[in-house]
Amino acid sequence: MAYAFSAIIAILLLLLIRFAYNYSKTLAEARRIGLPLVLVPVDQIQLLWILLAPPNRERIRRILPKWLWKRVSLMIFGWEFHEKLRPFDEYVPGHGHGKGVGRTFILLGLQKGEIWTADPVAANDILTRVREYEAPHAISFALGTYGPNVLTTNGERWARHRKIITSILDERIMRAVFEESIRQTQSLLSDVFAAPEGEPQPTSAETLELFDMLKRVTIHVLLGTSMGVKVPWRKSRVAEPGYMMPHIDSLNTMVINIVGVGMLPKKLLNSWPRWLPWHDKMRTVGCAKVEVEKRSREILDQERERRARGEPAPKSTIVSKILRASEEGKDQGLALSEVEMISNLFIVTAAGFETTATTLAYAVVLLARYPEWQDWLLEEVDSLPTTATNEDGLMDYTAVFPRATRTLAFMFETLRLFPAVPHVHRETSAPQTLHTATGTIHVPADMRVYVNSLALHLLPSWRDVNRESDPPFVQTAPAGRDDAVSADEHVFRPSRWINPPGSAQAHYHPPKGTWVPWAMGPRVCPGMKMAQVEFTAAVVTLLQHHRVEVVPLRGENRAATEKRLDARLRDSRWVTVLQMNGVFEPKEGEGLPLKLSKRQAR
Ligand code: HEM
Repeated sequence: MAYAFSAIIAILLLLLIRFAYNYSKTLAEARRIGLPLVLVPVDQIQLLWILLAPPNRERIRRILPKWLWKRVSLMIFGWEFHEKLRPFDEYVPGHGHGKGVGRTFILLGLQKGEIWTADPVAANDILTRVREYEAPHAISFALGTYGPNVLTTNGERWARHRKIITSILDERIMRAVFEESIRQTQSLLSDVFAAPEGEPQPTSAETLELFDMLKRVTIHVLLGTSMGVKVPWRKSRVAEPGYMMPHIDSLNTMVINIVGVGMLPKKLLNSWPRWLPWHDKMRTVGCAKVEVEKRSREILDQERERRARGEPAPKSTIVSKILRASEEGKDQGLALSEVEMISNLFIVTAAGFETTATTLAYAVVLLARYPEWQDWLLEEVDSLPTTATNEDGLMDYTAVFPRATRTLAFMFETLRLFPAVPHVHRETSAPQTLHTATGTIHVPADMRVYVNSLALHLLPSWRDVNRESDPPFVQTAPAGRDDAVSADEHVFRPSRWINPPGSAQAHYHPPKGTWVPWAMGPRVCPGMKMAQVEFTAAVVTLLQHHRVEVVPLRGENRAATEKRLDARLRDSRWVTVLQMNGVFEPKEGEGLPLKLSKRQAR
């Protein structure tokens, strides 16, 4: 017994010595970089921690003493939304609030250090040097589930994928996106205002499902533009012949489980024993995983056959374009393999789905929270040439989109404060230099580097931009009030994006490195324009004859309603994207009921 006890103690001691040795090496390496060190007791991306900590953030906060929580909080994935500039102000000496330079530190857990920056110079350097600062290799495990694609590759391979994807998501696809977004949002409105047969449509309708419906709009738009079909609003419960699940369901299942059980191999998912927990979920995801791949192959085959018959494409679709671009690129070595095409088709859907849906979700809550900004937006909606329509009676893309300046400003301001992707993650595979606002540093190989988009969006350089474009109801904070709550950069003020009349550009162009909701540089989001077109079409359609309001609780006055909405917006978490807790698929008694009311055109 004493023997066994001694052996256990010896093993523990050895482990401790090994840990102490590794930690001192990591610490020394981090010190050599010369950036401020923030020591934390957990590593952010430990698998169990990353699964358990974010949903329990509030519980952990309540248990821990304040001094410890301040550190632990920084290791909970998605911390940047909650902490904003606080860690930069607190841990980067001499570069506190208002100074605007040199905001970079190393977050050092027990095993590895991570560089975090909110310095525009460093952000620009990291995001433009795509060969030196690579997309993290580990993401190919999750996001490359069907094979290599534009999001998971680096170097020459990435350049090949990227060329094809940018050629697909070009201006020619935008009209289709605009029209499909209008069609889907019109269906959403018909659904919300549906009345029993024979009864007139109500003039206002309350719903808990607006958020889920907006998700449905975005996935339908992606599917519609991907395959050139008009996706019916109502879900079909019947799978197509030869399949177990309707296409939309299998795609949806895979997209929402992509960073989760969707990463597991098909075989494991489909043979998950009945007696183990999550049997039904595993089998559903397993089935979806197989069927997304099978259907993508089938769609590509149909497209090939159509081309072989010499039939013209009915429309410019993502499928037809990926095939054509890949075939045309054969001679220059640009062709994509079948697996790469399937993987890219999937990743375009996955990357475009929840990002756009969550932005629309925040936007409708902001419309309800700030009725005066909604009025400002309605002024524009009512002035747009919405009567210029195409043969299907839908608003004309070229007439409306370029004039929807305020609508796009509303989107930009939503993304500034609630970026769907709050940080951009890169890593080094060889030692690199990094230019920062305070000088050049040397970054070792195998270092994780994070550009904190949210913090960059709150730098003082955003303060008081384009004040002359403010509508009369906007009040400036009293002089000297530049604390975290009332400083202009923390305030929702879409007019900061509107340049004065006569400017060369309608919208404000922020200084380099301070505006990165779609990242920047060669790896900037190729779906940026598509998201803007979709957002504009959806919001203009929603507001053309309606306004969005919040349903007040019994006895609640306006001030209390605003407080409740602010709390809702704050209660957000980075799941696959940053999103409000509890608004999608709300449980009984939860959710955020919103009201759509018909309005008189002015
Ligand atoms: C508001 C909506 C959107 C936001 C906020 C957004 C944000 C981003 C960000 C931050 C990145 C860089 C990620 C990184 O490098 O780690 C990215 C990349 C990407 N996005 Fe988006 N995105 C949006 C919509 C879309 C749409 C609609 C599509 C496609 C239809 C799309 C497709 C992609 C793809 C394929 C990449 C990878 C590009 C590459 O690595 O070269 N995104 N997006």
